[in-house]
Amino acid sequence: MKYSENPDKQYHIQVGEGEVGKYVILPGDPKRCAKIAAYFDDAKLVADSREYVTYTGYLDGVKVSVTSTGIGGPSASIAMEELVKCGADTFVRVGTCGGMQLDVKSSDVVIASGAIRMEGTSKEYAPIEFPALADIDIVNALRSAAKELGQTSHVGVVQCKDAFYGQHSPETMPVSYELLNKWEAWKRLGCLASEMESAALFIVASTLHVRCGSVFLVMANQEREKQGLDNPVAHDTDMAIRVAVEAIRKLIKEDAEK
Ligand SMILES: O=P(O)(O)O[C@H]1O[C@H](CO)[C@@H](O)[C@H]1O
Ligand SMILES: O=c1cc[nH]c(=O)[nH]1
Repeated sequence: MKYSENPDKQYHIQVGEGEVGKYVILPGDPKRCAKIAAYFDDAKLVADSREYVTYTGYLDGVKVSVTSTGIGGPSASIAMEELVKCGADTFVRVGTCGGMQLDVKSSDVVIASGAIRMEGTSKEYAPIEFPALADIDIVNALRSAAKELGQTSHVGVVQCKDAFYGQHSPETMPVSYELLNKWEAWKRLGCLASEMESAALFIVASTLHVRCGSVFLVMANQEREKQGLDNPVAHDTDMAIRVAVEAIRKLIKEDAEK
């Protein structure tokens, strides 16, 4: 990319070709990267640029990486575009989300089968009629990893948006009429949870013909709160990280057998 001072490195992530594995875990928070890299063998910090922190190491002898995306579709799409240029083709986002259905509780994990495109980035890639779908092999690998780890998981559609506070304080927004009505529709359609990056990542993955899936820690559930149900806030992302790491081990094995 012509903006990069070092022509061998991608402009935003400051990573070069071959410095990441084919398999990349994508957390939003840069501080989650070291925690994820701790599960790799021989992990090394590759780059720390803007919101993008990258480590590369090994799982079962295969090169794997973790790169943070920052918050929202714009920065997540940049991370995926530049990682693909460096040689990556399989992505697992590990994030946090807010539950929407009453049985999606704090500390559960949600695995996205698809994402509602209520954000801007994916619309600059694909017409809105095109669905944001997770890769089916990644969904299956995440689901069996969660089961093997004894972790309660829910598989289904998640909602993506650009405004975190549009989710949490919709009534304060000038467009409250739209936010509240759509939220009600997503709930009636069985949407499991709300987060911010998967729709953009799934659509960029379709555009670039690479694979992407997502797993999230449920931090809390505002619908349970509204009903006066038990709703503690969970912050520990370790189980979602372990589910992602085990899923990548499964994909590595499956890919080797193909
Ligand atoms: O915990 P991460 O991966 O950042 O994910 C969620 O948390 C952020 C909002 O607090 C958004 O990025 C949302 O998608
Ligand atoms: O409620 C939540 C929690 C995490 N991330 C979100 O986007 N929403």
